[in-house]
Amino acid sequence: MAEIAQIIVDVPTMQTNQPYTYQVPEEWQHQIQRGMRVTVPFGNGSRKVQGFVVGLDEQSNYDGELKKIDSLMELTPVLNEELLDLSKWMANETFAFQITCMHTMLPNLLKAKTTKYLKLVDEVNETDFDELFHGLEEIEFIPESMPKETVSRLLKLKKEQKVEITYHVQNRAKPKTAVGISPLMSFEQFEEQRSTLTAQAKAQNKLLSYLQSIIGQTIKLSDARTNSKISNATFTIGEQKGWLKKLPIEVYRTPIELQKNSNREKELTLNTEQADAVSSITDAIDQKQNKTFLLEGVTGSGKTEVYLQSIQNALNHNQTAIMLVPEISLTPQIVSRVEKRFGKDVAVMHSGLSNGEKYDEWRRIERGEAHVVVGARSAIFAPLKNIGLIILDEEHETSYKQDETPRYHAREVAKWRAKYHNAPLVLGSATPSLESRARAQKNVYQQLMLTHRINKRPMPSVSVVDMREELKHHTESNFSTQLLEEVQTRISRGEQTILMLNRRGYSSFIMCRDCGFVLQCPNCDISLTLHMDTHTMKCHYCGHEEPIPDICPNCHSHQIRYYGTGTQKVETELQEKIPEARILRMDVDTTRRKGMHEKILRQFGHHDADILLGTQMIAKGLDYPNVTLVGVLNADTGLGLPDFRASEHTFQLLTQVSGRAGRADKPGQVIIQTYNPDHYAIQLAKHHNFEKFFEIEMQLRHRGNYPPYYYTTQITVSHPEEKMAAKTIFSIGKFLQDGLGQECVILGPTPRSIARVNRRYFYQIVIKYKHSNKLHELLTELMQRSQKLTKNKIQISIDPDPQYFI
Ligand SMILES: Nc1ncnc2c1ncn2[C@@H]1O[C@H](COP(=O)(O)OP(=O)(O)OP(=O)(O)O)[C@@H](O)[C@H]1O
Ligand SMILES: [Zn+2]
Ligand SMILES: [Zn+2]
Repeated sequence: MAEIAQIIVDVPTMQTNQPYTYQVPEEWQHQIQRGMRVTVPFGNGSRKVQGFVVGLDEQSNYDGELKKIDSLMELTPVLNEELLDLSKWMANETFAFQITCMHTMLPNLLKAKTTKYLKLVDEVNETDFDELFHGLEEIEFIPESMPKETVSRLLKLKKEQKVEITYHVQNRAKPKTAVGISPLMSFEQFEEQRSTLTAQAKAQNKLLSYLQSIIGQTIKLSDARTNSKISNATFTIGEQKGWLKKLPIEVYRTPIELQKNSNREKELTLNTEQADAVSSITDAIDQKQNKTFLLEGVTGSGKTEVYLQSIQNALNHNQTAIMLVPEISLTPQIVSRVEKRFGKDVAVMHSGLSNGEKYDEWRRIERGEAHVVVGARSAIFAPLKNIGLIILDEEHETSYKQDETPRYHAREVAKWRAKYHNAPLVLGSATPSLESRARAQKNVYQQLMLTHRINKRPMPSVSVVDMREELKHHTESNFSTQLLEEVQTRISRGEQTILMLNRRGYSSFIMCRDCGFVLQCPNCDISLTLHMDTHTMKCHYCGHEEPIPDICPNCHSHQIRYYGTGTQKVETELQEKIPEARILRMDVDTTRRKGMHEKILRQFGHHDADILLGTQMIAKGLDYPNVTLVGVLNADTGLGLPDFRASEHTFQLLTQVSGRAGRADKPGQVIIQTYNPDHYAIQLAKHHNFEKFFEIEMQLRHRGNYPPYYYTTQITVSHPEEKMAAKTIFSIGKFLQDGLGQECVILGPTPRSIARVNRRYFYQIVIKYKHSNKLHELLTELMQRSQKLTKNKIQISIDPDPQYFI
């Protein structure tokens, strides 16, 4: 019984993490729950806003008149107790508002403008059927206009699981229906029908037996056909003879990956290292131990099998599991492996799904129909209960950090949830982040090692080609002589090659040869990038687009030329040099349409091409036995970036991409083209020596007082006028300096390296510290104050543990 509810309301520019107190209407006092979405009156007028119930009290300590909750948006909580607590923690950790965090956890469909329907899923008494449903199976649910007493009766039906709410985006995501069939006769009546058939009517005879076996059920026609091996035509005859009826049935919008793999795959026999890893993880599951493992396994060492068997062990305990993979659409192979192992028990969540599909998957998880969740970053919020294991594959990936508010890191959220459930967390990588590897060093994490490839296959041999030398011998080209020769050899042997163009810190632009003019974005301090597919120049920061000029806008010369290297240009050159090569290109341009990633990878898997040429997208997770050569066209474009993680990112990328070669019986070779052949990141990637890289990089970080020795937080201010942005960041700098004293090191303020983006100027401060409670307090205060400044067009962002510094 709750008379009073604490509610976090959603009021733009007036956010606060303090809940407001409201009166619960009498009719719902026994039924209201934490985590429900409501609408409440707010302010003086008749304005209604949304909110979440975060607390319930029996009695008011509050004198005076309280406003009443207006309506309940659903009949059940949308966030469970755990996720409510998590949202509070996350708001505090990431300097965000709790309401933003709660929204982040929900599928988009719940936030979009939708029409809600109430559907009967079980028998109800006649009074309810007539009065609430007006004799219909499904009615529109408009909670704001329903009497409170009616809603209370519906709450009761929902609790008894007799009604369901469904969401339809207006006129768009209608629930997907399929044709179903349902037998219309009793067992005896079907026998009677059989006696009327001639001996030749074998198919109809078969149909009768099949229908007898499904009496009382509705079966999807396509399933019925596969199961019974009876043709469509025969089902139609059955319909004409009155044996069965066809009717539409609702089906989940099953993501494409799931449909394809219905045959389950068996567990592999583990090697000793894998078995040791699985047994350590399983012990922790058995003992409900909240422990973090760092699974450090070289590329091709079989980390996935360790994950899968550990997940199986959690399922054996009737527990559930989450497995995160970076940007899942890029790694369809790993998703399909999980699905092949666990079938319908798997829910997939990633950005490639439509809102409807995402919602369906979310609902399957919430209802307890799926026990294993695979997904990208936001899948960490899956409403699973009783979690027994959480896994982060490629734990070093920066895409696990969200780069807009709330700026959470999935690894930290995973730690929180694993702790909540007393479950182990497994961080896996061939190239762990320095932060994680350093924690293993101090035994905060338990290190599990897979030191060699499956079946003791050798690591690929890596050669480094000095492109400065190359250029002395022939005209400018993206390909060294050695790389071209090796590609040709692969084609003649019927083997495949992966070529990567490192796009970080690199892009194609146009420059005038006469006056040096470079076409810039009118909104941002950055040059426009050439896109051949749309024949435009585009800004990668604000999206500005304009035609490719044929003459220099500055001096009107015709000597305007392309510089830099795009994947298209490389493809053209490669095709000229090796005319017989069958090339597949994978970059943002060729994968814009849904399903294209999967398609390209499938084609490559079928050996429809000799060469897969792509950007960073192709560096991770791919496991093709026929790939024996990997070429990196430009290893060092990322090294020059003004970011203390530049070497780490380069080392990780080179190791990951090299790891695609020689994963099966045939040995692999890697060719790295670079202008910095002696750089330690390149040399140690060549020798597959992560541990040595860790050692050297740690020394550098120590010397520079960088993570993992220090924590960092970045504060960015932007404004359309440079002066305002600068003034604000300086006053923030002073505010922090005064408050913090010697506790922290403050770097800056400085203009950001691309100072103007989207017509706004950016200034930043970086704070380095070891421990600081005071800093947290000051930043929370800054966050609260910052929303008042938005009126003056000032935007302030606070980014704890930023992944990039440019
Ligand atoms: N115990 C095993 N016996 C036989 N084959 C195995 C075993 N474990 C894994 N494999 C196979 O070895 C290959 C490499 O495994 P997997 O893709 O899991 O490596 P990985 O460690 O995740 O590598 P990467 O970090 O490069 O993605 C896969 O084809 C997998 O099916
Ligand atoms: Zn721009
Ligand atoms: Zn010019």
